[in-house]
Amino acid sequence: MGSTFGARLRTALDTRGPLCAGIDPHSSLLAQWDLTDDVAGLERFSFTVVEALADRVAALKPQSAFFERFGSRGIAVLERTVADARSAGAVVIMDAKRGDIGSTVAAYADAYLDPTSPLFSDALTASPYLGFGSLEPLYTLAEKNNAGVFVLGLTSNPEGAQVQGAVGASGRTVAEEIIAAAAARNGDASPMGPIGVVVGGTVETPSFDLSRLNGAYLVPGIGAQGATAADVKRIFGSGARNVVPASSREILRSGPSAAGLRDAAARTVEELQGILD
Ligand SMILES: O=C(O)c1cc(=O)[nH]c(=O)n1[C@@H]1O[C@H](COP(=O)(O)O)[C@@H](O)[C@H]1O
Repeated sequence: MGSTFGARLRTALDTRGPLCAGIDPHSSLLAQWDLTDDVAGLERFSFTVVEALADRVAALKPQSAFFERFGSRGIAVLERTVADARSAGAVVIMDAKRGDIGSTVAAYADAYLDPTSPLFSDALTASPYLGFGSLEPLYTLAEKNNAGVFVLGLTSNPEGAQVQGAVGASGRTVAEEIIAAAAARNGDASPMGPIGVVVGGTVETPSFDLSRLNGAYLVPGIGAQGATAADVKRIFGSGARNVVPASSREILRSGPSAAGLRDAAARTVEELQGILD
């Protein structure tokens, strides 16, 4: 894996289109797919999504919570999901939203961003709300191992603004500070640095400039949370580069047939491409 995370993600977006499909095995989706709400159902669900989509979407984002629900056997399914998705060519973004004091974050870095770990992923979502610098061990290991980190900037949920919209001593909002810190960390890496930022597709249009990140924006909320391709354009402008729109339930509801999942993903990519080109 010689190329950087930024280079791999850029190539995946260029060749496969701008979409990250989420793997969120909600119990309601297991029921809709006629699967049991247990490890066997989880396994069938996840492997079906990987089988249908990993060879065609730019990125897959397993939501760790739905695997953790089943304890160590659920984590074993997550390990195989990540490995199979990566070998089929998808960039895997582990959605575990980790965050803690730096000395503990170092252990999360080992768990997700060290290639010898069974959960090694191309990138990890992380919460910078113990301070952007508390995640330093993730940034360091990501750089060393050509992986990436997505820090939460403006999250898609309505409660997020209470923290992320707060104005600090600098006169800038917390979210703006996070994005500025990520931009500084990315420097002038080409085609983009390893630190991405999450900006939900449901958020109000930010009043500050998003274009200076030199990293990727992960944009969840497409579909089930009401965000559309038009929202991606509203937030990032047309021609936005390095934007990774993400959709989980909207696509997953089109399963369990591989054709249904593929059609839903292809439709979403088409809508997004029409707006981002
Ligand atoms: O980091 C994320 O992916 C994330 C950040 C955010 O601000 N909002 C958000 O919905 N997510 C995740 O994106 C997925 C959204 O799923 P759907 O609403 O089903 O498309 C879930 O796994 C969320 O945990």
